[in-house]
Amino acid sequence: MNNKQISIIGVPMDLGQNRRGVDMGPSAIRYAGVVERLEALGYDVTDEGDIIIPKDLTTDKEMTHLRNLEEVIGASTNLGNKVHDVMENGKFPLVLGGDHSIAIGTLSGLADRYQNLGVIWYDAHADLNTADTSPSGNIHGMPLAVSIGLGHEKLVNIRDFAPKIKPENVVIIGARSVDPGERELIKEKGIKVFTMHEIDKLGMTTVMELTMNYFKERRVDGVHLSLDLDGIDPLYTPGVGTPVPGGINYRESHLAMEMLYSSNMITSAEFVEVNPILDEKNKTADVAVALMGSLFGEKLL
Ligand SMILES: NC(=[NH2+])NCCC[C@H](N)C(=O)O
Ligand SMILES: [Mn+2]
Ligand SMILES: [Mn+2]
Repeated sequence: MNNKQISIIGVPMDLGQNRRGVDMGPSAIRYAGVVERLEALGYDVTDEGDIIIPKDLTTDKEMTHLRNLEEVIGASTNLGNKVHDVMENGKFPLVLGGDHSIAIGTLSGLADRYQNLGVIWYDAHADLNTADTSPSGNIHGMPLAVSIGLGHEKLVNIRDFAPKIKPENVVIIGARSVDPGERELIKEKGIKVFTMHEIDKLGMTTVMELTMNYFKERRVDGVHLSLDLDGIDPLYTPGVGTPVPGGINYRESHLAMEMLYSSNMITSAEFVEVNPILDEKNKTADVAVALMGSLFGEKLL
């Protein structure tokens, strides 16, 4: 990692889905020792505290299929502004979730700085739904669609511009639960996806090499890692709201992070969907922090 200064931003958000507790994710990750872990690797770490999640006090709510739309818009705007400020100060933004709807805010801030940003979406899901295709109305199933400019116009235009990223700069890794509308969108937009099938068949080493070569060919000017803890098999990360069996295993995930560290490509990261209420003795937050260790250069020997 070229940047030795890291700013941690907590986002206590649980309104992008319907299982409470994921708002405590940032606390659980801090409790698992994120600051100490990164400091031990020689980084200068600033904990910026938590983003404010506004309460929607409007009485005549817009009738949409999108759960807690106004709160998600407010929080995303606050987070986008914060990510922008952290980058202005020359620091590496490390965002702690919170449900995956927060990626809307993170990417809105990153887009100020990167015109051709690459995005790794490490996830069991594609998060490419819109209000029309969503089976749940949960905005945490929509952030990738929103960021490429598809979905409710208020979400798409957070911080007053759109789109935030290009669909051809996205690589999804670990997908194994994709809705019909998402499948169509992946085909239509030509989004690169390494499902569990490719990971099984090629192995994680090849998948990561192909991912990094893809970004080189695309001449990206930065790479954001958006890591949903449900990308990993629920055996290792049970504390997530939408677990899907048959996921990426613990060592494969470390290998992926170690390869990203060696590539020197990653310019920002977020770790999302840690829900301590659904967890076993903070296991999921512990895995998140261990993976951050590898992402930032921890070695076994
Ligand atoms: N970030 C996540 N965990 N997303 C889960 C999404 C699940 C499902 N595809 C939905 O739209 O509701
Ligand atoms: Mn997911
Ligand atoms: Mn997700």
